Amino acid sequence: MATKHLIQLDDSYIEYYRNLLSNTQAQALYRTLNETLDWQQEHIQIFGKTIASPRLQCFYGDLDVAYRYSGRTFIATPWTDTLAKLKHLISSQTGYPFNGVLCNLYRNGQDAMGWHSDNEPELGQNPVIASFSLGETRNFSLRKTKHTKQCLSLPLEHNSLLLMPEGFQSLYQHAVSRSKKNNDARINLTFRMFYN
Ligand SMILES: O=C(O)CCC(=O)C(=O)O
Ligand SMILES: [Fe+2]
Repeated sequence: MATKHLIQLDDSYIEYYRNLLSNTQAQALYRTLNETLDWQQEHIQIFGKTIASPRLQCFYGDLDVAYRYSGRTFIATPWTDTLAKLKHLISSQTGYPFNGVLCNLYRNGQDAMGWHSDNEPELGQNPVIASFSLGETRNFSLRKTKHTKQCLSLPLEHNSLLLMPEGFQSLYQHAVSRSKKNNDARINLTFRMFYN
């Protein structure tokens, strides 16, 4: 059974659920997602240069769901059975609907995600994002928007779910920084609602 923890922040909060699935289910799911999702190496433009994104990615969702970021448009691949089931579970656990999921594979401790808010227009005024993690534990860092000082670092464990509520994206930025440890791979799935 999942255990829910409320993490209070200055002017928002996050919900953190541990053990969303049984150990056996989580192990099997990690293997299935690792082996069957269509992991891609994307490239991003930074200061006019094209560089390989420091992780693998793919995007699944309802028909016609599209996501524009880093100057590119990604069209959702139809849900796999496994992802559709997980989406239903996460919707019933959190009480929110989702129509797409952005999947990230951090191959090792060198893979990362820089500071950002998930505030693209197609996510609507007040996005609610549910972020499910499998595999290696990595630290999820938080800071207030327009500040440089980190205010929280939360280890996101295997088989955990983090919910970023309404209002959170405009007040806070988040990141998964590089780790000095020789980390194993980690899969993170961010379930979102798109208004295309
Ligand atoms: O990997 C994570 O925990 C965060 C992923 C994330 O922030 C994103 O996909 O926007
Ligand atoms: Fe994010």
